[in-house]
Amino acid sequence: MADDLGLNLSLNLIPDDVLSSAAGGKKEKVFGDRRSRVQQRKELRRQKGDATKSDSLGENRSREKRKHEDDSDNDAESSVGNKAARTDSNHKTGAKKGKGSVVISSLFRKNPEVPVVSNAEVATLQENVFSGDTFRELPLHPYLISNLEEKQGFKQLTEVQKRTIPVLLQGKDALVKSQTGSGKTLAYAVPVVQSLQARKLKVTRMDGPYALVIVPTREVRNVYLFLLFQSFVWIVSGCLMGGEKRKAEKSRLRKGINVLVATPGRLMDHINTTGVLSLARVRWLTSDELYPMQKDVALIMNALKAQCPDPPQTVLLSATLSQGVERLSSITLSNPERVNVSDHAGSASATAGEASSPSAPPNGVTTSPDTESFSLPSQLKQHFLVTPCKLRLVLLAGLVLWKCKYSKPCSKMIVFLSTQDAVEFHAQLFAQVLGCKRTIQKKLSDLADTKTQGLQVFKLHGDMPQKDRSKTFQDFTATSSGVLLCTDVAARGLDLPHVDWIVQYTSPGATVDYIHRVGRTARAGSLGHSLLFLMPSEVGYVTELNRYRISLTQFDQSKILRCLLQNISDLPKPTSNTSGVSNSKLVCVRSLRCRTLHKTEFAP
Ligand SMILES: Nc1ncnc2c1ncn2[C@@H]1O[C@H](COP(=O)(O)OP(=O)(O)OP(=O)(O)O)[C@@H](O)[C@H]1O
Repeated sequence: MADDLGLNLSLNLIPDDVLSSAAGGKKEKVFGDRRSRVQQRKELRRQKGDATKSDSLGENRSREKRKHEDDSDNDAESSVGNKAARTDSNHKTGAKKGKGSVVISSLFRKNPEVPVVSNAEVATLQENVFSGDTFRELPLHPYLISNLEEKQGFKQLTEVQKRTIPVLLQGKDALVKSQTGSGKTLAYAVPVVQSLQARKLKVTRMDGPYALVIVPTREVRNVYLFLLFQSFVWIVSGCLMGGEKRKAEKSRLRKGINVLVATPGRLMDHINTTGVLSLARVRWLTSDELYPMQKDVALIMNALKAQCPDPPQTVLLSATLSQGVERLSSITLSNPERVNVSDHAGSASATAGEASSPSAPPNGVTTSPDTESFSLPSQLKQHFLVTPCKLRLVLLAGLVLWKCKYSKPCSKMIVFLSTQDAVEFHAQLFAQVLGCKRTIQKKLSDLADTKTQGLQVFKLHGDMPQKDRSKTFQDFTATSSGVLLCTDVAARGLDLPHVDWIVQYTSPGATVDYIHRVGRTARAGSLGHSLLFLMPSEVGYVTELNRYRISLTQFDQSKILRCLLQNISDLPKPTSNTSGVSNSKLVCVRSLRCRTLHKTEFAP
């Protein structure tokens, strides 16, 4: 909706060929045409007997009118080939040519005022990622330790691993809260592997599942998790995911899987209908980031209760243990140990953007005692950008080009959009207009050839066939630069390596969603940036985030435009081969070009 509006408003942008002719020697011809048209109109009016009235209006009126017609004509000329532009009521205020041929596109004029957002102090919650201890300090099998240290390169335990692994090795239930990317997966996987390999009666695959790991989305099957489970070859791990072929899954279940990683829906499907899954031996149940699916978890718990003689050891993990998760824990956990890494860490003051709304506290932001506070990685630099609706698409396209194409080295970026349709639209637009067209379908091996030529565009949403989802996941994992456009399907639990930027083009619903989205970067101590797009009417969201001790700084949009100016010769041309892209979609690239070609109030 917002994008459509932006596109409609910008339809009167000036195509390049017209711009160049306007700046060159065709001015006279344009002026000549205008004069003859004015004459024709006068003639017409005279014929209608209107001449007396027209004369009586005096010289001033006609001068004013001529000026008005000048503008209209120039606009009309500017919008050649763009019929919609002529009918747009905005066309009169569209492109103005004044001193020194400075043109300001209507896209950048008549915008609502962007509210001033001043800085405030926020005491952010801080967690240490690494503990300084090594895996050797834990009572683990030497082969497991060497696998972790040598094969996977994990030299130190993270804080959450240091606190959680001993608790789980004692057989207790646990409720674990630790920031995104802090290594929670290993915190539950290591005790499971250690306990399974230590069983007196050696595990065989025909025993069926001993451990159930429930994950929110299909892509959350960390490669390193499976490598870990494969440390001991007789322990068989496998997954059940929506979108996969049931028949193949049934045959794998029949052969036997000891550690089963599954999405809740598909797991329930096998429990209820296929009849090949026995839960009688399940000893461990882990639920990672499953608060949104708490109903499914409760159903799985009931199924387990019905089949298991003893309740399994259960652990719930999340970066955002909110009151909802606490409620879930009360029905699923028995006398759980609480592991909250931020309890042991301090808080740090940070400068945050405070919206100048009447409700905002005048000095700093107060966090009410009831408010849950969340910790985010300290290496994550969080920004927000307040921009009028019609500039959003241009700025997003500019940012993507800047970070993923023109920067050295190029970045890896994830852009969160609100709907599957929005993902499809932007993926098609960016791939065809800004990037190398074949990127989405291209084989990964071929991408290296096109790396310097265009932007790599990937897409991920819940309505894609499983084959395409897996391919996107693999390709985006392997690539060193590019942009992934996605819905919230990629917001929780996904571990995509080396992501530099998280862009939230549509603001998330709840604060926890914000936390999980930005948590796809700055993982395991690495650096990362996030940018939240806000419309002027949405700046209050910054204050809301401050209440949860989340600190953001305002992003200067002129940085994006400065980068585009530097790369003006490389910007795609609207006249280039754009088959398959509708005219309205081309507006994006035209906007970029116009915006950058013509010095405006934002230009450096
Ligand atoms: N001890 C360690 N040393 C170094 N890196 C580690 C260690 N443990 C885990 N990692 C790395 O940290 C990254 C994040 O781990 P993981 O996905 O388990 O985090 P998480 O806390 O579950 O995140 P989220 O809350 O987003 O699900 C992974 O890429 C993993 O390889």
